[in-house]
Amino acid sequence: MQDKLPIISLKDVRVHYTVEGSGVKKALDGVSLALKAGEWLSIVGANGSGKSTLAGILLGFMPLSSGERNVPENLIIRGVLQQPDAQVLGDTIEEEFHFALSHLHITRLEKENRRREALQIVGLHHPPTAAIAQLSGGQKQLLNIATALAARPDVLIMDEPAAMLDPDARDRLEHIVQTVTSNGTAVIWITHHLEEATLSDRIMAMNKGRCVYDGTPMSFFYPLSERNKKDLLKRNEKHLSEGIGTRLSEETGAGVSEESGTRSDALQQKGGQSPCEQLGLEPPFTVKTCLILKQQGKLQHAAPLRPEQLAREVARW
Ligand SMILES: Nc1ncnc2c1ncn2[C@@H]1O[C@H](COP(=O)(O)OP(=O)(O)OP(=O)(O)O)[C@@H](O)[C@H]1O
Repeated sequence: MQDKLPIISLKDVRVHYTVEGSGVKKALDGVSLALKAGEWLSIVGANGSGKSTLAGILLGFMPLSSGERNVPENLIIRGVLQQPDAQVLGDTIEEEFHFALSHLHITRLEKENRRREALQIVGLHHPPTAAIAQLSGGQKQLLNIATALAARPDVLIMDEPAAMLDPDARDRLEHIVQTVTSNGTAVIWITHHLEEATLSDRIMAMNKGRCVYDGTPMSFFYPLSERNKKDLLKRNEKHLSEGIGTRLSEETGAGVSEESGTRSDALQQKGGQSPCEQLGLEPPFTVKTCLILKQQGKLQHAAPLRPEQLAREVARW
């Protein structure tokens, strides 16, 4: 497993469609991205902003109109799609794992062990012979996640993986992602529900096919104070010296694409609004609550992202 250097990168990628009657549709319009081992990247944005297209490009099943996709030949990339049924090939759980692991050069016993382990990790307690048609939408999604995990991927790309999961299963998935990223798997998690992005290392926000923000969750959800900005820029310089990440803008602390030479943070920190607010996206409940408290002059130096962090800040205050 390579460390620190990007394991997968995109350079100025464009995906354009010619739509009869309305000209060219730019699903992706010059997107650059570098992902390193063990990184957890959330991709967020409104409907139609290009998130799924980006996932399709990273997974390698969509053609590029222009730009570069750089992926080492032996990298194992797995995807979990938005609609679980679109991904299922087998009739039974056993068969599904058979298809998912068939190309790996591992013994039958190893495949069985991986199947058992993956089902246990996602909390699916059905026998291998269980018919997939009998599973609920959420269970099918867990099965897709399990088959992806069983391949021990270097990169795991999930498009709205929690859409059909109940809160317990979603928490479990967050915990699974924390574990696999700490073991070196890079995870890309695409979501509309920004609560799900609060644990990630980095958020990339899409708008009309372009990356308009690339930076930390904290600076995505909260307007940056001068002090936060300095800390962010210092950390970013360290990342750049290690060959990872994107150069951050001096003004905003959000990402600037070096490859294309253009600012990828079309968002300026105007009027004390966070990038999330400027994009018109719904911030997590914790962030909304804290912003209201800040308006009332409370919790001025806090920037909680998770409910437990907010509870701690409130208790301290
Ligand atoms: N095959 C296609 N032909 C024409 N336009 C397309 C095609 N596929 C995607 N698009 C357009 O490209 C844009 C980006 O689509 P994409 O599905 O990547 O967005 P998204 O952010 O994933 O949206 P959602 O959150 O609704 O899933 C949209 O405007 C979509 O209509």
